[in-house]
Amino acid sequence: MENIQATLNRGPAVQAAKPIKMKTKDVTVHYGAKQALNGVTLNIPENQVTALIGPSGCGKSTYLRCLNRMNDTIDIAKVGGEILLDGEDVYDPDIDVVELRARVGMVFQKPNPFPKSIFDNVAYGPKIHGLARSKQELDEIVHTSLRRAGLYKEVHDRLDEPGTGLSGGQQQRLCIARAIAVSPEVILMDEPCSALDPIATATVEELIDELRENYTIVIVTHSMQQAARVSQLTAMFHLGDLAEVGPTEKMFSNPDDKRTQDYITGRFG
Ligand SMILES: Nc1ncnc2c1ncn2[C@@H]1O[C@H](COP(=O)(O)OP(=O)(O)OP(=O)(O)O)[C@@H](O)[C@H]1O
Repeated sequence: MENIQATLNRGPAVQAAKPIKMKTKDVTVHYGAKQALNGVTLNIPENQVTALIGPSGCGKSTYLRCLNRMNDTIDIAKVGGEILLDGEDVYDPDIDVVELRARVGMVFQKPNPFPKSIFDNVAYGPKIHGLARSKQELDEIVHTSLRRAGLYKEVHDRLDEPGTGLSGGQQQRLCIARAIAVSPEVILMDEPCSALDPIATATVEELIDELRENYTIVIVTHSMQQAARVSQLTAMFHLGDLAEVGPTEKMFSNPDDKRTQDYITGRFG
């Protein structure tokens, strides 16, 4: 096994090699009078998987939802600070939020296919965004998205059947195909495997690893093993603060912050 010093030496170089896709600075979120994020500054590197970890209620999902303005859908949520996507202010009042959410897509905890066919689940986004000029182009987008989501082989002969008839793991890959179909740049995943069995989880984790070649991924996970397996960068949240961020191998072998140390050794959370 690689010794810790070698990992430490390698970590920052790996990070420095990747450009920053999203910059977030002093991000705060209030739900009414309650402050859920206290000023989080974190850079999300391109074509990497960034894992957000930390005990329940520490603000991981709240932070994730800031990245594509999903918090806009919560009336009492108020977001402050700066969030940039390729240097562009995500919270600029002139930004088209529907377009933003196509660029920064989201996969939720529970697979949530539409009550439509497998084909229509994936075709829906490209249709509303006008991404296909013909039926042939639409077919191509749907097939490519299903292939990239590692689902095509299993469903190619039953695209007309309901998406809700698939297994949980297949449904989650269908939701990933649906997110991919609108050509996102960033994919946010909020505990995408928590409703899946270990075999389906392993399949989705392998998929996440493949997807980073083309997409920037941010994943919230409660599983340390999952964070260690799929991510290159890990951000540890605690009580609304970013406790520590660093290369995943370092975070799990030699964290600087006592809160990270306590969390990964199971002392709280
Ligand atoms: N819609 C909401 N309205 C009011 N408070 C909320 C809302 N969503 C989250 N909160 C509060 O904000 C804080 C952070 O919650 P958040 O869901 O972001 O944490 P988390 O780290 O993702 O937790 P978990 O791991 O349990 O999912 C918590 O105290 C939570 O109760």
